[in-house]
Amino acid sequence: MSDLTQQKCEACRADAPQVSEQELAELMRDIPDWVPQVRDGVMQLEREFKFKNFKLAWAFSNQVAELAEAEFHHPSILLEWGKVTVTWWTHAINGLHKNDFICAAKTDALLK
Ligand SMILES: C[C@H](O)[C@H](O)[C@H]1CNC2=NC(N)=NC(=O)C2=N1
Repeated sequence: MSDLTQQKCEACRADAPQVSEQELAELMRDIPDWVPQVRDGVMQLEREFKFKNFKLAWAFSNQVAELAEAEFHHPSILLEWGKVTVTWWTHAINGLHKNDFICAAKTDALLK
């Protein structure tokens, strides 16, 4: 388990820096199942989680929502039959902050 799961998100400030390319490369090592991608000019972290049915996917979505509230940092959660797509980015800076990596690692930890 990466130490990211032991960390807490900090308050999202508009003047906070986005992660650098070097930080991105280092942090991605802790969340290898996630894909960094740019959508509408905004760098995001995305991962698809597969489940046997809708009910299990729905339950996982609720766990992610609980995590988001606990960290006061919120993802996009797409709930489909047998699949949940979670996307993390920081609205305040239109890009990736350390918070997004902490939350991605904590999202993975929900499956442990
Ligand atoms: C109003 C603003 O959205 C809130 O202060 C918090 C809540 N959750 C958040 N979640 C994410 N992903 N980014 C934010 O900038 C953010 N800001």
